[in-house]
Amino acid sequence: MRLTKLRLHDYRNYEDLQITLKNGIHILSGKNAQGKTNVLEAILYLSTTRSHRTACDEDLIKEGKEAFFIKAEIEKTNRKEELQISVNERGKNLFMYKNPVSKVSDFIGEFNAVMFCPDDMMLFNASPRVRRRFVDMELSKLSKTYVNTLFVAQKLLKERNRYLKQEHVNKEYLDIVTMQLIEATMVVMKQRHHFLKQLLTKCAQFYKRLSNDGTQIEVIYESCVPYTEDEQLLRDRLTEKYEKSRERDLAMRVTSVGIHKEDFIFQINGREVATYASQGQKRSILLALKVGMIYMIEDIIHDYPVLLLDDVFSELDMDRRKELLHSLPNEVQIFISTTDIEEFKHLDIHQPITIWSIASGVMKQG
Ligand SMILES: Nc1ncnc2c1ncn2[C@@H]1O[C@H](COP(=O)(O)OP(=O)(O)OP(=O)(O)O)[C@@H](O)[C@H]1O
Repeated sequence: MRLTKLRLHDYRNYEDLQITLKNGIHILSGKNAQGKTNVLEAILYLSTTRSHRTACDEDLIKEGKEAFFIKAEIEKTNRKEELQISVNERGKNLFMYKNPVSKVSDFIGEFNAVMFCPDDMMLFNASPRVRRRFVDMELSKLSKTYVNTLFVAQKLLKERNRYLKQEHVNKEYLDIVTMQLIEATMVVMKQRHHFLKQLLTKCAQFYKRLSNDGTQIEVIYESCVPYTEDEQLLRDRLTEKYEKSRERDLAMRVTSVGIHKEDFIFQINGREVATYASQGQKRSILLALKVGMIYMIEDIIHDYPVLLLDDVFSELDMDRRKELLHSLPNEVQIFISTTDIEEFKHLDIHQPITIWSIASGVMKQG
């Protein structure tokens, strides 16, 4: 799929940007703090309905304004689509072909983008919450069931926690909420398990091209109970786990077990990436994970997502830059932000290139 038109109205430092986009590679060049990331953020926002930089949508509204909208025309293998997201102080509204979309899960996946940005480098060393967010964001692009079930599980978890804080806890009601939470947890665990397995296979294929030294990348899924394909056994394990933690949860007035506590530990040759890998290796693993995501999306929806490279291209050495651009099929539309247009010389790029210059929230071709 590719983005053919983009409009940003009162979004960040853009008043009313309206651009038409070809396929191939788009280089967004400009000095610091001019609005390059803002454009990439807006494109990703269309894919995930969330910013990768802030949890607060109001931060995205242009200073002094009360609302913003992002409008886009998408071209897919067999059709064109129009998407819009509008945000004001009352909340967010999603539109597809000008019709309102009430469920986020109906909107996510209509347009897919994969981003690689400097903050991704924190993935390995940051808290488990960051890795869960990575898995949740990426997996949401692939599975509406995941989006819906995760939403249900998070609601049930909130409900359980709210209930645990009450003065008199009705244990029967607590058991009912726990049972429902276990059912949602099972679906989330299954999806997380399969996603990580497939992503790692794709990631390893690309990593081999980057470093042909036999390095093995693995990810350990630290789930709340050992994962099994046997549904009844998984249910039994979770039931036992929740029963064991019940007294502690009642005393602490919070749920101590569940998908909100899980972690995903990345390893390189059996050692933790966080403490063992060099910065260059971490960058290569991340790049391979992102490329892996591109191929996973293509496997599932038979269309490539858009790739967004924010401030990371310059961090890759020449071999990795070439490997990345030469290994991706021409159908993949790529947006790259840079402060130095020179770094694209000598790359021998096969895809058509469009160069944009960005200054103070104005984006112009050439
Ligand atoms: N809500 C907002 N309203 C107006 N301007 C904003 C808003 N949010 C951010 N900005 C401005 O956007 C600019 C930052 O843009 P952006 O992050 O896209 O920079 P960039 O060109 O990617 O820079 P760098 O090369 O340093 O990463 C800053 O000047 C910032 O003040």
